[in-house]
Amino acid sequence: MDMTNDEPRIELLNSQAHIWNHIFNFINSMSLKCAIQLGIPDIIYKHGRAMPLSDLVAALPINHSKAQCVYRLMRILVHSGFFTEEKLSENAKEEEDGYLLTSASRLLLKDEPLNVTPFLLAMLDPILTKPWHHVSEWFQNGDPMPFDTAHGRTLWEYERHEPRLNHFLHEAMASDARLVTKVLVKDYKGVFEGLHSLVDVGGGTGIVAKAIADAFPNLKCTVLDLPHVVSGLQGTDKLNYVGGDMFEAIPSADAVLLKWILHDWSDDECIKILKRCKEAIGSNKEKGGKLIIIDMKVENQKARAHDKSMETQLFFDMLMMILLTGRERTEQEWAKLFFDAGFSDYKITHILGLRSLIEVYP
Ligand SMILES: C[S@@+](CC[C@H](N)C(=O)[O-])C[C@H]1O[C@@H](n2cnc3c(N)ncnc32)[C@H](O)[C@@H]1O
Ligand SMILES: O=c1cc(-c2ccc(O)c(O)c2)oc2c(O)c(O)ccc12
Repeated sequence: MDMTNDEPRIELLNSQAHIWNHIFNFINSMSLKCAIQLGIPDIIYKHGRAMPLSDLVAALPINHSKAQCVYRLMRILVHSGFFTEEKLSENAKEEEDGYLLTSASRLLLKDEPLNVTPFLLAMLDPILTKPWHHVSEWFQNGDPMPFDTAHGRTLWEYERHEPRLNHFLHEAMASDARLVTKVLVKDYKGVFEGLHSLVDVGGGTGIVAKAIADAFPNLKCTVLDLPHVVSGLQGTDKLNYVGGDMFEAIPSADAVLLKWILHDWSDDECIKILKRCKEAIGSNKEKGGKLIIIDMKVENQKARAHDKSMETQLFFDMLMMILLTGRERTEQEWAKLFFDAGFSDYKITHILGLRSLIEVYP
């Protein structure tokens, strides 16, 4: 056989497969969304052992004419690692398999304290996926972000008039806050040791601040967020809520926490926020004053071109460009922001998988 003639054909077909996979990437997301909306992970979990297809079909809230289609939905989700199949009995004659959860689908269970389902449902809501159809148009017009091109107003304006968007974004952030807090308070206590006061800027309804306040009896926490976010929230002697604008002023404290804030904003906006943070901390380095940032640090692209976590970081970077004015930053980009805002030093710790803990000193 003439190998030299085979190569162009194989390359052609591989290229076509590569393109098809990229065309249909969204089918992975949407199949998973469907499974969650139907409650499939919870149904399998409640079953308590490998669940045969027939039992799953019977337990699902679906129209009976669709029963034949469940197998196909499950097949792609087994392929993408959300379920596994196991023989129902030791008896070799019995062919039937049952479905089991995987560690990824366990994070999608309703009763799982670290449930990430709210983040999935928010990111795959049509309000947030529509802007992706307008990216090339946005590149050619003067709109600040594709979200505006799609909806005629910014995400912030849309949120003010659409309680449903406000609600699901809030739920998405809260679910992430619970997951990160668990790691932070359990394994990285040292970050907060010696501090007497902390303000969580853009801290939402205070999930992170509450957990920190509970873990450190001598630490008083303040949550600063927009007035409509914190209005009506009841503080305690260790936790108080302040409605305000981080671009204007931040309450004074030993430490300022910025979790998933700076990646929402452009460099110019970040420098404004960082300057307000520095004012809040004061310049007394000896007091242990610092800024604590939880966000991604993107690695040098060439070194990690085929790395899965690199891909996830690039997804987030695009998301920030499409919905907001933000971006994901490399260490060099972070350092420039810190020094431009007048900070003197920083330390990056990798603690949260794709995200880092960055301590910045006045
Ligand atoms: C991506 S969420 C992050 C929430 C939280 N830090 C977390 O990680 O779970 C951004 C937060 O910033 C708040 N925010 C936006 N603009 C703000 C401003 N100008 N001043 C204070 N907070 C603001 C939003 O209301 C929202 O709660
Ligand atoms: O959809 C998102 C929306 C926001 C967001 C919404 C309202 C605000 O006032 C704000 O400041 C940020 O932030 C996100 C984020 O930070 C993520 O990591 C992922 C997704 C989102």
